[in-house]
Amino acid sequence: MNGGRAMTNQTLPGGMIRSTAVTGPHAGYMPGFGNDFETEALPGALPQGQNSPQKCEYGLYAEQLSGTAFTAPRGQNERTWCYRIRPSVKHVGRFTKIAVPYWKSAPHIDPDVISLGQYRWDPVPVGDGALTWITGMRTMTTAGDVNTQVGMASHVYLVTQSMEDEYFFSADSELLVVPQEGRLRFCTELGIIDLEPKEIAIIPRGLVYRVELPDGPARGFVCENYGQKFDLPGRGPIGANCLANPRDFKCPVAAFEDRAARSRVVIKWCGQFHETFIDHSPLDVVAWHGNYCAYKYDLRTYSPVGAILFDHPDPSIFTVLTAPSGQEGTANIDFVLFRDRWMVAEHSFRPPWYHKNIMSELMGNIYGIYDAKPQGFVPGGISLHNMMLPHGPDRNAFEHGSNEPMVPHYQAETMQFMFETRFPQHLTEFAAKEAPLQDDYVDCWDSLEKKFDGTPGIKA
Ligand SMILES: O=C(O)Cc1cc(O)ccc1O
Ligand SMILES: [Fe+2]
Repeated sequence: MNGGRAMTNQTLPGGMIRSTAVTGPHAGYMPGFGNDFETEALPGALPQGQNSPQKCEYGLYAEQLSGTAFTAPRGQNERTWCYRIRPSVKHVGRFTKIAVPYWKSAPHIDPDVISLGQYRWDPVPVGDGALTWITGMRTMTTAGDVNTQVGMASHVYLVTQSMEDEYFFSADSELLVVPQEGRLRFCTELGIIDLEPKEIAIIPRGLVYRVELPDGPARGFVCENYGQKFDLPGRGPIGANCLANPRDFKCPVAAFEDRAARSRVVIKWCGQFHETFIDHSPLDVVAWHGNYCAYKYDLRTYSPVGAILFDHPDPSIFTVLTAPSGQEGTANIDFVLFRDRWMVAEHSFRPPWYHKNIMSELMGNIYGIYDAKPQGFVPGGISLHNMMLPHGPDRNAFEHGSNEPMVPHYQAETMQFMFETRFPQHLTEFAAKEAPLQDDYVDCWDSLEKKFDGTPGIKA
């Protein structure tokens, strides 16, 4: 298949070929965030000292994948050089529009749906129908506009089937993938990412991949970012360490397929889906170098910084990744993590406070109990507190937070996240009518009583 050269390489379960040099505790990945990586699956496949040799080793084609404008400032400029069996023009043909009815893009405002409100859903069941990464994507909310490259969509994915001789890329968006149940394998042009709950992956705009299920069905959440790429937040006075540390981000080493098979490539472009057929696998990048790549991150390596004396800081202190919007300090999307941690604040109400926020907050529960909502927000569940809509602890959480002893408490076995965007989020018809919406969610604040009686003093 590879002129005998693959003999020195590993052939992986999905059929991809990787260098045997890939060993050790983090086999298959290179550490760092936004590094200028280089990797080759065959020795000498990567040109040294230049990007476009007159002829590439092994008869490979050189091709650049640009994730930012050519002229983006140096600190933001991202591109990767790929050395591949065929150029990408051979991985597409004529396009035919197809229907992927549950995957929606902004602007998508359904006149029959009210998005104004506080909403919560039980986990969307995976079911036993045949669903792939493409057909199993269920859009919950959309925000902004995919055509002007602002905003986002939130989805739940339900996957029961591996993609076989089928590939996908989104020209519209970068995908942030948050597994909640089951493992996923992303076989991408740049290598393989194995992903499980408590990890996240970022799949950049334009990268071709196939999603496989290594064991059983899988469910999780996706934030589809139409805007500027996710980046690490500035730490300000926190300094050079903590929160998400760059070395804990892992980017895959090169792996490729040289496989002849009738294959379907599905492309998401300006909110619409198209298919094209080719006669080989497009995952044929033998070597690459650059800083535009897919990566994963283990949420258990996130080092939270918080209140060590009193009060409850803004949740931005827990930002893992932020996608800027162009307006300073106002994210297109913040990805925020509420993980297990010590609660030590003295003479303070420790759970989240009551609040109204110009940003809109979509939360998902990966596992465990969320302190503001001890009941009802279950693992796999979702809540939405839209732009300027009041929310906060339910009655039980309020009473607990108001009366708990002010001793150090370890909030154990818990992990939730938030996709927080500057744009209002609009519910899809699926979210409003098909998904298991909790009609009684807003009642969770009903029993909060009036304690004020006009007389001074602390009330029970
Ligand atoms: O609404 C929520 O539960 C998310 C949240 C958590 C927090 O600690 C402070 C503010 C906030 O919006
Ligand atoms: Fe909130």
